[in-house]
Amino acid sequence: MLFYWGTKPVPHPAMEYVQLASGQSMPAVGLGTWQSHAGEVERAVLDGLEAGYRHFDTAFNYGNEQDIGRAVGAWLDGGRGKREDLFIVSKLPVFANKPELVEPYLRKSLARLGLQYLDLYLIHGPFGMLADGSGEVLQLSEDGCPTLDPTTDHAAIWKEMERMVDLGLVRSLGVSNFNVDQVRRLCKSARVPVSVNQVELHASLQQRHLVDSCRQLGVAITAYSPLGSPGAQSHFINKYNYSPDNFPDLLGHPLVRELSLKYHKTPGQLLLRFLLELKVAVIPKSANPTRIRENINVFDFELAPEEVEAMRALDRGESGRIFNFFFWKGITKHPEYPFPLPEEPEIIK
Ligand SMILES: NC(=O)C1=CN([C@@H]2O[C@H](COP(=O)(O)OP(=O)(O)OC[C@H]3O[C@@H](n4cnc5c(N)ncnc54)[C@H](OP(=O)(O)O)[C@@H]3O)[C@@H](O)[C@H]2O)C=CC1
Ligand SMILES: O=C1CO[C@H](CO)[C@@H](O)[C@@H]1O
Repeated sequence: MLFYWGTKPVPHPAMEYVQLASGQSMPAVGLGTWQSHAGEVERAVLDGLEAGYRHFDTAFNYGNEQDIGRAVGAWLDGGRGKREDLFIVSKLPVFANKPELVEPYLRKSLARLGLQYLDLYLIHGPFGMLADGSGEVLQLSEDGCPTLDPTTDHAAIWKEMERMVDLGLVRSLGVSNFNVDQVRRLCKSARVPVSVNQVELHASLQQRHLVDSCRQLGVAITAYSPLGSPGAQSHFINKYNYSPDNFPDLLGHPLVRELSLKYHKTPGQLLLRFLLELKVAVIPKSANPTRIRENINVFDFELAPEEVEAMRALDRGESGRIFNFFFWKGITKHPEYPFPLPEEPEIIK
């Protein structure tokens, strides 16, 4: 059995850890950085390090690796800790989902972060698309359609990711936004194990089948958008015209509020603790110093089994999903689009 859940005395005194199939330990609470912009993310990472975070999640397409690298570099140079104390995650962008692009994009991420190696490198999404001429962003038509690359071959990309491990450029490998079939298929051909599947997971989208199946395969789950991503909600509503009616208000949910009052915790802490009880890692994003500290101080209380059950009832299944990627028009036509399609696909107004 590859999966364990335990405690270690450093760095946050009560941090919980996930044992990965690779043999590495991943801190169960990490700092998310999507929408943490230049000018704020450097401070956020430093605040996170001071608060006891050692796990940081970024991606090529968040555009902030350089700023994160500056913060980490300053912390290391200042003698505050050692590289091996950190767990740094980045992701191969969906527009580089081709074997020959793995090494160049990994090297770009490393150069931006100023690191010799990553702790975990994820295939950001199971579907491949084309980049624009700059190679920095997705190629989009005027009406927002990406150019899909239907030839995406996970096993071939993975082989190249394994070579990156052999080269010492990354310690553990994983995927993101993969469904059970895709994870299972990849596990069959993988020489270096699939350590993590990073997926949208919060009280409104609990994905029990995915979590249980991945655990059986020895693949740990990292929950992204663990608070229900208020940031993504406003971004999708404003930029992509999503209907607000489809989004959960987890932080304002009466049960979340009731339980948080009972434990003298905030709704955010309650939502994170609920996910930790399910033995999944969480990577809440915050650029606010108070909330950064708040989100890691979730180890001094536990939910009773009946409270976990009550929280289970908040699961809205597929209708709780925020990241369906419909903002990339035509994405569902990609042969590796991972999610079940709703009967009425038109959830964008
Ligand atoms: N692999 C993938 O495809 C994806 C990965 N991710 C990763 O997961 C991370 C987390 O997901 P994300 O979508 O950002 O959503 P989260 O659920 O982490 O929500 C972040 C939002 O909640 C606010 N917030 C943070 N803490 C609290 C709190 N305690 N109480 C109230 N509000 C709070 C933040 O604002 P403020 O900063 O002002 O505190 C921000 O607006 C990302 O940052 C990214 O690293 C996310 C999406 C997709
Ligand atoms: O991590 C992510 C954050 O949101 C992006 C969309 O705007 C996605 O690229 C991605 O899945």
